Amino acid sequence: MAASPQETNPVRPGARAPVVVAIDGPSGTGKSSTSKAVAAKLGLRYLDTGAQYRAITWWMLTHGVDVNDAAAVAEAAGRPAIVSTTDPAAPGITADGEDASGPIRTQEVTAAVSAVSAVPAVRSRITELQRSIAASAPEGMVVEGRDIGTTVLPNADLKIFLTASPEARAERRGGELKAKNGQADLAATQEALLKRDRADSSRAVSPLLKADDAVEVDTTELTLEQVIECVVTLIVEKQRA
Ligand SMILES: Nc1ncnc2c1ncn2[C@@H]1O[C@H](COP(=O)(O)OP(=O)(O)OP(=O)(O)O)[C@@H](O)[C@H]1O
Ligand SMILES: Nc1ccn([C@H]2C[C@H](O)[C@@H](COP(=O)(O)O)O2)c(=O)n1
Repeated sequence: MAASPQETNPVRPGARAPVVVAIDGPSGTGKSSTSKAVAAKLGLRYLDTGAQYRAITWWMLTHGVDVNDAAAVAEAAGRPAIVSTTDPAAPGITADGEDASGPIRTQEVTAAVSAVSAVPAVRSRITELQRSIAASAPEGMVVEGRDIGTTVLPNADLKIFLTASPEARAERRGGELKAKNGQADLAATQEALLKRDRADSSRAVSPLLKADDAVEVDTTELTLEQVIECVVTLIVEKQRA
């Protein structure tokens, strides 16, 4: 008799089969929140690839590298050690041993990260790192970013592309800013999101793009819980197939 999907994980007998899931999409569509929750529910590891690009950007900003000078960024791309933790309950990142989890979320890093991540030497270094991390997770992993399904893990078991209207995304980010600063300018937030999307979609090397074989999920009218449930269902269906 064939083993059931719950009995096919060689690392953890009784657990589901290992699965690699790529979740891509524009800013504010819910990639991180969804990926973390889905990984935690299914016992998978979680990799936030945006955090890696943010960490290398933060390192450059704090080490005097001119982030608008592509040659200087390329020259420095191999210098910092970037280490990610992949526990969905406690994701974290260091750059040269320094905890970067807080500093990578500043406005300064957000404004610079698209320029740094467009530099081919940065992309090849971080892509290699991402592939080695994904290969080191025998229980499976949810990897989220912009080019995971198209470039980093083209053989992922399941590819999901999250979308949402610009208004919904600005509303979500605005909620975060309000909680943090007590106020938020929704029009400015939306413009900043769209500016970053334009830069990420128009770079020459592995731009933000839906893979041909990705399942698109429009989250505009869905709660976060509904999106998580939808992705969990897609993964479980894939494991059963
Ligand atoms: N379906 C949803 N409904 C309402 N709020 C949501 C939904 N999905 C995510 N959020 C909220 O929107 C905000 C942005 O979500 P998240 O950081 O997961 O997006 P992201 O796609 O990873 O963004 P970025 O690419 O900019 O890092 C968070 O505050 C999150 O709680
Ligand atoms: N796979 C990836 C992930 C991220 N980036 C770049 C482009 C984003 O604007 C930036 C920050 O990502 P976020 O934390 O907002 O998800 O990092 C990329 O080029 N490729």
